[in-house]
Amino acid sequence: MGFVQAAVGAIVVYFVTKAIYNLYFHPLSRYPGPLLWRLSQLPQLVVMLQGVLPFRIKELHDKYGDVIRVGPNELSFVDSRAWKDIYPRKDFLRPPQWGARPPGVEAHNLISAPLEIHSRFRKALAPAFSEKATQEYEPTVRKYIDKLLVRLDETLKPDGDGNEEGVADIFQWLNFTTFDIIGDLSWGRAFHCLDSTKEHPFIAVLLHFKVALIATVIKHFPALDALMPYITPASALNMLHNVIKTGQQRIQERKESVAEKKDVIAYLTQYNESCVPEARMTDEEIEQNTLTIIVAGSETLTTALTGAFHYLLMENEKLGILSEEIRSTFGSEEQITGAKLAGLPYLNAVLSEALRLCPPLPDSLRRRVPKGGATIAGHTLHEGVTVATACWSQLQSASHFSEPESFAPERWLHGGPSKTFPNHDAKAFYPFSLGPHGCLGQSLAWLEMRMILALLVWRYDFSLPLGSAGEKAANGWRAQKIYWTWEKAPLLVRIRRAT
Ligand code: HEM
Repeated sequence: MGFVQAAVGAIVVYFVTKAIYNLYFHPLSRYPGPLLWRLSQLPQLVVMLQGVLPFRIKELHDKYGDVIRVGPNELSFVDSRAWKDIYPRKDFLRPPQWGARPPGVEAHNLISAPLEIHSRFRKALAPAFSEKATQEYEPTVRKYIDKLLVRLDETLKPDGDGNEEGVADIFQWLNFTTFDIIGDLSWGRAFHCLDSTKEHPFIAVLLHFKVALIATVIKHFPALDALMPYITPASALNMLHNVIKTGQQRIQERKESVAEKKDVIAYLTQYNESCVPEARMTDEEIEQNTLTIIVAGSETLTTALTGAFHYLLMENEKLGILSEEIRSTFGSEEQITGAKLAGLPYLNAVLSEALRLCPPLPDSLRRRVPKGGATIAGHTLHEGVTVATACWSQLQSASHFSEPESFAPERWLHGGPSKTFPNHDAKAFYPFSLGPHGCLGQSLAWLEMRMILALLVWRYDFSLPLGSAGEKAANGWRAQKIYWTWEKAPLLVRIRRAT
């Protein structure tokens, strides 16, 4: 037998033995799931690259039950007890394949950091994302919403009936606004999308989730991963390094300037000056983490707000209730503040429902069971198993939420189950996750969502443009692909100044 035949034989024996082990002897062998997914991680990764993984995982939960095996060493849960069993524990880290650093970068970011570095980062960043800091950011948030309103006013033209109206892609305008806000708060300077009415070229680079997904897939195969520096196109690396370099420059300029307002850099500088040297964040760590914050704190909000518009436009009556609540609470635009909006029941219900139907992160939140093993939703598991709550499946499950596909802000008004919505499992609703790896920017997210939606609805009457384009756009939320987050289509809206 020649060398090649022997090598092929050895490979075949290896894979057959591994398949038999995975199917019959692996500690997770008793859990149900599709045959190929139990044999290999590949089917899950392929479905992920097709942009339909959360939808497919939901189908699998519907078929196989609440706890299923979606990889040889991975379990997916729709049982809501899994949230409290997994995420409050800081030793449940993201599996390394799911949290990478950009190529060539030494410093960690919050997503890639090992336990101790992650704790140090969270401690340093906590003051910058506290309730108090969020209140201090409100004038900055308002400044960009005011710019948005000016831009939307410019789209209005006389319609012949003595009114003014316009048509705009609200998805794009929301994206400009959220990026400008987070750019200003994190790098001391907006991306000037609202001023230039153009998407800043960096945004496309930062939102290249498909490329990030490919990198994640490659990370599952160590031999391929080792080749990454050689196979990544130089043009892609150059674009990324250009963004990183600009971030460095902006942070440097921001540090050297006299800040007129509080922002993330002001808080980090204050923290670094007050703590022992080992606890500080280095310059490179600040650069990497502000980049993470820019990505995490922009397009997530665009998704939630675009989603809210999708559904409100489809359900005029609910848009009417929201407008009435906002317009009857305030006497003028100037009176609208974050603190007052926090107390508006229907506004908050609309946003919760948007987070349920259009969750900015619909994919599973994977974690690795730490040393010593753990019990998740009553299942005792050994160290090293990947576990995750299947976010989309939970939010779309009729046993957690009655009429799960309906847009029903009313379900949130009772604080629990009601006659119309008997199934309402608040323990399955963590759109920001929880615990030490949960969303850092949750307070800021609520402030921005409330302010942007309320100020838009205060000033304008929105409807779908006449003709099929508008209806098609609003109907199609679920037809969009998911590459970690939704690949959002433009959403054309008809706008009139409210009378
Ligand atoms: C509606 C808007 C938002 C939603 C639904 C959301 C949701 C989430 C979720 C589910 C996670 C956990 C991800 C995981 O476990 O892998 C997360 C993490 C994170 N979010 Fe948000 N987020 C939003 C807005 C924001 C904003 C405005 C910021 C910052 C300005 C932000 C910053 C972060 C950061 C830095 C992390 C990583 C935290 C860590 O690993 O320690 N997010 N977010």
